[in-house]
Amino acid sequence: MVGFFSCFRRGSSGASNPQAFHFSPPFNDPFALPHISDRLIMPAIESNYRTKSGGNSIEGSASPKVDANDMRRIYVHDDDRVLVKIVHFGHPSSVGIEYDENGNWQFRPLWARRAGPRAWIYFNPEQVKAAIVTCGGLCPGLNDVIRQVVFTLETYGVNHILGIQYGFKGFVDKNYPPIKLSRKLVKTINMEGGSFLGVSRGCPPLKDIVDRLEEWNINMFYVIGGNGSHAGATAIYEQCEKRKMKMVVVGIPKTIDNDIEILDKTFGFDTAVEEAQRAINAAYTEASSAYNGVGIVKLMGRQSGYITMYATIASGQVDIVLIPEVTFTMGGKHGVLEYMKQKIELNGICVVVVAEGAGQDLLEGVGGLDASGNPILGDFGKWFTGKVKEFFATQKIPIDAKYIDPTYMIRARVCNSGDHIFCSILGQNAVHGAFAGYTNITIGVVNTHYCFLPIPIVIKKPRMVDPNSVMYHRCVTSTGQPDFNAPLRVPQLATSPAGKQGSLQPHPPPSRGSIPRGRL
Ligand SMILES: Nc1ncnc2c1ncn2[C@@H]1O[C@H](COP(=O)(O)OP(=O)(O)O)[C@@H](O)[C@H]1O
Ligand SMILES: O=P(O)(O)OC[C@H]1O[C@](O)(COP(=O)(O)O)[C@@H](O)[C@@H]1O
Ligand SMILES: [Mg+2]
Repeated sequence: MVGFFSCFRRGSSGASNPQAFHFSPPFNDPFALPHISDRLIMPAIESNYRTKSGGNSIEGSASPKVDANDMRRIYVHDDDRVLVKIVHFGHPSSVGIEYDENGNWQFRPLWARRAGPRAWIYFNPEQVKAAIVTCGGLCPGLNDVIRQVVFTLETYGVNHILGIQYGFKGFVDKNYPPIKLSRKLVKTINMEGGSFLGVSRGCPPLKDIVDRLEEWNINMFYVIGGNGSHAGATAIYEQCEKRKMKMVVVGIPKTIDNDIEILDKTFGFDTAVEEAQRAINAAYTEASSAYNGVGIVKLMGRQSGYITMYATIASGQVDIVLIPEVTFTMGGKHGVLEYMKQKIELNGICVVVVAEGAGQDLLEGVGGLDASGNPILGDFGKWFTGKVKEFFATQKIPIDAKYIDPTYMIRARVCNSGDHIFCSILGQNAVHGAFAGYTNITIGVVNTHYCFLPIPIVIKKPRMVDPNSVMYHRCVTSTGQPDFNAPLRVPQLATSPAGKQGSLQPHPPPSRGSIPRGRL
């Protein structure tokens, strides 16, 4: 704990004043955030962000002044930090522990900046012109985020808010001009799935987007999207910096695949898992009522098998799960098909869940890229179903196979209550981050705390399921499936120099003395 407190120093005004403690940023802080005042002279002004506890009860009326002592209950100090890695010690022989090339696990504290409203802001709300865009594929909760961004902007006193239609295309398509957004207009959009603004893939020239932002005098730009949209947001930020535009860019990560690094989870994921689990249970019901029933469900996950893994555990009725991160063989004694045969012979039923990106090495991909630059995958679900039917036919075992692809039903759903709340918090914090003057940032939950994070760090690479992780082990424990005779695609942990602490030796049995008495 000494190390923890040594990160803080006391200011000159004494220990009794909480404002007197300041965070000393670690050297080379990887989570440092660009700020609009880094390059422009932008004086901070006292925030007018108030909740209604101060007595303002009429929508649209001016916010009342609150007692300065109340401020601590509303604002988050800019020095607040959230610890990114919270396991205090991890033995290198433990599952899922990352360690250095010498096999040593080192505690390197990494801090992310805590999100929330600041007492000092860098934009006069009356001069704010905000724009919001949603890009990429659909995800439950998009409307909730749009709605809360609008609500929060209005709470600050902003009344110039534009909704860009159909993703980045809306900057150039004259048939779809921006929509003026207000609390009144978006009040009920959380009751519906999809995006009120529309989405698209593909991108007009960056210069055209930045030209429009400049022409429309936008100074806060909110991008709700996944890895691609965030890459776009960063590119736009860089162009705006070059033009010395007084504009902040704030992302809100939308990826149903939950494939963004560092974040605990992205919005819509829980809803997707819940709905995906329903599809699996339907496949189980069909298969269990059929003679030699085989249920096959394909779920989303271009590169990451998170939805598939979590929905499999949630359902509990899955015999085989196949995800992009783990290779497998179909044929042969230890292959998937032989295992399915055993299941059918033994139980008369087999339920298989596959992620969209699984087994791409086994089939001829369609090849090429979509409008956004994402690889176009071969349809593994259909290919797999065909192979299963073919195999059982050659074995002369009659089966009744049902194939379910619930992708678009899941994506179009209204989100569940947990995601409604999650989206509200993300939307509100996006606006707080923008008013605080941060730019090229995104909002996410890290170890249960909401944080402002630099976009380039979170989109460096997509997060994938680690086959060596505790969660994947839980998943295959739940299905009971064997290793289908294939090497893991994600490299195994390197063996450290023999004898060093951290070598991958099996855990020694705990000595009796180390087991706390009274707990056995
Ligand atoms: N590297 C990039 N630079 C600029 N824009 C990008 C980049 N990658 C994707 N985009 C744009 O971001 C938008 C959304 O990307 P896409 O991959 O479809 O969805 P998502 O944001 O959900 O990953 C598209 O308009 C796409 O053209
Ligand atoms: O059919 P579409 O619109 O191309 O979307 C398919 C993709 O959308 C997703 O559900 C989510 O993708 P994005 O987060 O990139 O929008 C992927 O799992 C899937 O590959
Ligand atoms: Mg993408």
